[in-house]
Amino acid sequence: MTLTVKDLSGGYGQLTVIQNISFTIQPGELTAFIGLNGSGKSTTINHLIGLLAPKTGSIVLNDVSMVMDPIAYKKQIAYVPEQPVLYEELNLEEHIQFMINIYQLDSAETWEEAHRLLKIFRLDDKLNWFPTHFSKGMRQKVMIVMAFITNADLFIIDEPFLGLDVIAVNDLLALIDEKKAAGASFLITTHVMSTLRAHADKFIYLEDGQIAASGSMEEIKDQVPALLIGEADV
Ligand SMILES: Nc1ncnc2c1ncn2[C@@H]1O[C@H](COP(=O)(O)OP(=O)(O)OP(=O)(O)O)[C@@H](O)[C@H]1O
Repeated sequence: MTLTVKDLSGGYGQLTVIQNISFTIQPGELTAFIGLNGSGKSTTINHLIGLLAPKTGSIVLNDVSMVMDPIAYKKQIAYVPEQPVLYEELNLEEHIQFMINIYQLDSAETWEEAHRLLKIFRLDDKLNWFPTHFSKGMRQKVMIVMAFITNADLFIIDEPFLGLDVIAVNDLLALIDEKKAAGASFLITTHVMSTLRAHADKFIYLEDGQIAASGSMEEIKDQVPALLIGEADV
């Protein structure tokens, strides 16, 4: 899969927040999306997942865009937002089934994978639990499992590490590496670069809605504040 973002400008209503954003993500590549609060990371993601329409420019994933075929485009993407979004009236089992339905996944195969992932995150005995009983970290893990059972080509994860215990962070990194090896791509935003750094192939540094630096760590490290790339401890 290849994601190609070309000259993307966008924002909310009349307000333009991001400008002239261009980048590509190749199959099996993990791109870390970094920048200070308010630099435009979530706004860019909102465009990538089709929540906002570009003011100018284009977003194409595997030769498909939102404009050409919104359903086909969205089925290629799994998104884990920073704040878990769960349905209070559905239990854990029904959340998994919901994903199987909307992504039109093979039920037996996907349930097998769901059980494996739920076990990793110690949720396998909680299939009849409702979101109200979950802790913040558990909610985050449910969102991760729901994304990782899909066969999406591109995984977009907003700040995955906050709220997860250290074992869960390690397990998530292992799952990311597994998906990467199978050819999936990742765009991950984080303020905890020390955790992600070793797993990232490429970095995009946003400043005031524009890409101020992009490339390998070697290529960007002189252009990005040291604290942002885990070069120095806070
Ligand atoms: N719904 C919205 N309506 C109007 N402006 C918004 C909205 N959401 C964000 N913004 C503005 O867009 C700019 C970029 O915000 P964005 O959330 O994309 O930043 P971010 O890089 O994701 O920040 P953070 O690291 O804090 O998550 C900010 O100036 C913000 O005030």
